[in-house]
Amino acid sequence: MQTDQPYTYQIPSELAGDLKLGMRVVVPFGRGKRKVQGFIVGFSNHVDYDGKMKQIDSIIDLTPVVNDELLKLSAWLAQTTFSFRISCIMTMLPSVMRAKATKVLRINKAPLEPSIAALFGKQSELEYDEDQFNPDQLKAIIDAVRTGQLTLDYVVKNQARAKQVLQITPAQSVAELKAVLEQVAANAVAQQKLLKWLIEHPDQPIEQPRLASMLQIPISTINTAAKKGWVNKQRVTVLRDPSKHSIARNYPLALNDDQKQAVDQIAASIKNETADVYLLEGVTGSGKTEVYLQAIQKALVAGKTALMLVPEIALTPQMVNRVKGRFGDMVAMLHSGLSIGERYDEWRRINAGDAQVVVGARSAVFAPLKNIGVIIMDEEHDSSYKQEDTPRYNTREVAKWRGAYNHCPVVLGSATPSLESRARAGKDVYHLLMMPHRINNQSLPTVNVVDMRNVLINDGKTDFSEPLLTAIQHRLARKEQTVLMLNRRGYSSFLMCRDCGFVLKCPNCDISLTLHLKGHRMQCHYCGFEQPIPNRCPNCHGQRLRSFGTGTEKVEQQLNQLLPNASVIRMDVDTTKRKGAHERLLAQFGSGQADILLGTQMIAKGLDFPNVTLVGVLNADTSLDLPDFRANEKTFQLLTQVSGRAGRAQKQGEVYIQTYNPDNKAIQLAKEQDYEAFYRSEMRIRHIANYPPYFFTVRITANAKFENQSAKVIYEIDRYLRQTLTNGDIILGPTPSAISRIKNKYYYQLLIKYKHEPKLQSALEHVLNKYQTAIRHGIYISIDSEPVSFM
Ligand SMILES: Nc1ncnc2c1ncn2[C@@H]1O[C@H](COP(=O)(O)OP(=O)(O)OP(=O)(O)O)[C@@H](O)[C@H]1O
Ligand SMILES: [Zn+2]
Ligand SMILES: [Zn+2]
Repeated sequence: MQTDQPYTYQIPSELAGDLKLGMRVVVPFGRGKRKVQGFIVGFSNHVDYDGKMKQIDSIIDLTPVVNDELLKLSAWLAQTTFSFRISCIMTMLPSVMRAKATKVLRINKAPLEPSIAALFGKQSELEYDEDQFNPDQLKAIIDAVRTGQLTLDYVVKNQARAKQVLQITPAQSVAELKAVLEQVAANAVAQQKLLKWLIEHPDQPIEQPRLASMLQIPISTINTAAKKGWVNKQRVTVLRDPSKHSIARNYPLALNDDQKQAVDQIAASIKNETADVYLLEGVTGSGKTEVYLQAIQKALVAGKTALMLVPEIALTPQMVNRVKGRFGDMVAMLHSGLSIGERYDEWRRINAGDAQVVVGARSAVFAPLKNIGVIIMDEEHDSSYKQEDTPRYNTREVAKWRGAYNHCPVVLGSATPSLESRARAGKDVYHLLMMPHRINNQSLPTVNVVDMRNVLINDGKTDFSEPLLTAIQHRLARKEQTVLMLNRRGYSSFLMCRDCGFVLKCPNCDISLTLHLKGHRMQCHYCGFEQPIPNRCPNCHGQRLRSFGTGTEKVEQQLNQLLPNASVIRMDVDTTKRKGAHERLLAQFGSGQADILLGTQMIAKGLDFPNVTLVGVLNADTSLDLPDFRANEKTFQLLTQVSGRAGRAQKQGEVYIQTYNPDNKAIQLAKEQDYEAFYRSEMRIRHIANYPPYFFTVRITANAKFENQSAKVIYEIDRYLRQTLTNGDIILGPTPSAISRIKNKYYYQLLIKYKHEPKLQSALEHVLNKYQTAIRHGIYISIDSEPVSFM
């Protein structure tokens, strides 16, 4: 059984005075010889424990890895997200420090104390293993780290600054190679390909993986060639792609009146050190980013640091460039696009105080910045700010906690704030800052809703309505650019047998497989399961299998047929898997190398391309159909955000939204791009239906290998809660989750809606503790406070 409480250990006399809060140590735990990792979370001069106290074994980090603020934050986080404190602390650390990593001691400043110098001998580095030194040596090492003579670093695999590759060069002359070619067996196609290439490129060294993929030959062919003496292999060092570091410098812009108002108010809070929360509600293209940058500037001038959060940062390289271009080397970045090594490097810079501005996605909210002057959260409504795994925290709440701790303002910015935030601003809990106009008073784009029920879509052959297609053709003629969004990747959403109605489903999940033309695969988007596209129906063996629904791959194909002269960049999970692909595709589009950017919702936010004058949404209904009380809100946000990509500079923008629900309120109001009207309308619905922000919500999910297990547990919990909680609370469910089976686990859930519930915390803690034991039987319970996704 897992436990969630601090344990008391005796400090060995040799280590007295060397242990600090936030250091990790190795301690014996339970009976037997088991050793576990622990964090030092407090000191005490006495204990109430009668038995024989165990001693701390050894120190993992020689300096604290979590500071005082983050330790306190972890306690709050554990309580509010119903998770173990240790997993909260772990979440705050870079991933390299979470696993058991190799560590090295490096000599920083000589001379060393003789006893340590002896350990190093002639080397400048020494592997550090907790168990390897005696207490005296350990003490000496800790002292040397404290005085800066030694440093302790985590070794990241593949972290080598310089990348090494195998390079292939011909080992024989062209004439010799030609002779060899004559003699190889006629069926040795790969060898022939290789030899021909070598003959045609006698002076061109090439990296082995590139050669293999270019010629489509296996590496084994190259190995054979090396053995036979046709080629030489050589390890050479190449520099990492430096392109990402050529960021142009930019300078503060003269603010317009709305921007100035906003910056002035935030600046006052920075100066007065008040933990105010601002909601910056500015329409798309109103210049929110400039407000953020100048607010950060104010914090830096006051001698403080700044934290700027953006949704999944890899998605907004433009934003990163703006911040790095403004503040240069003061900026550290933390996001999923970085390798583990790069992340660790950035974390260290922040921890050491060498970076004053941190830009990052969700987990950057735990950046070990000290003395924060302002916290910014761009696109505060974005659902990527909610962590969907334990600890299930909401970045916004963590940001507010840190704002309060650091006595600094938090700025939540969006064109389409979450209803929760807007409602708080309405009650003056947050300060509302409005920027209702675009920069230079450019008007918002004109939005046209295309009713797809009436449109004869080219005999149903394509997904483009006549008006949208014509609009794209006009852009092509005028050399302007188009952004097209379809929130579905792959070729088509499912494959169905026309004879028996069979739909091909994932064997592990309760969801249909998506057809991907590339690689000719059927793919599960939940567990990654793949199989070839079948020729016959697995059920009736009929041959009339047809695919339904449209994904980005199919639209790309349609565009190539409809507009053969247009160049299209497709951006979705499948085309952006490789590191840096995202940035590269956007840079290509930005520099005008393509007419059309086609993508999933990853293209909806933050992009600022002046030549984009048309936005098309191919199917606005995908997010309306979700089993989620926020379906309207999400649809409105997505449509407004993507519409906002059009007409951001001199030229007027235009938008076409194709839908089968033209009368839906969210779509109608997205047409007007009227957030305030949407807010009022949606709040009425939430009020009637008792949903947030009028009620708080907690979701409890049970999953298990067998359906009856998860059902049984969730009903037990349901019964307990109904007995324990107050009458005013509403419990919805239990029901199977929207996708009832994922990766061979069955999911059941219930939702608690409450206004004020003093017994909730203890009731949920009881649930957590009681059912945590069940882990052993393969049943898992999760508690999600204020859930944002209901799948
Ligand atoms: N004061 C200013 N003077 C001139 N140009 C400005 C000013 N402020 C911002 N801009 C420019 O206006 C454009 C839009 O600004 P920005 O991208 O910050 O908008 P935004 O409010 O973040 O929009 P979105 O929510 O759509 O991302 C940018 O190209 C920016 O450089
Ligand atoms: Zn069939
Ligand atoms: Zn699956």
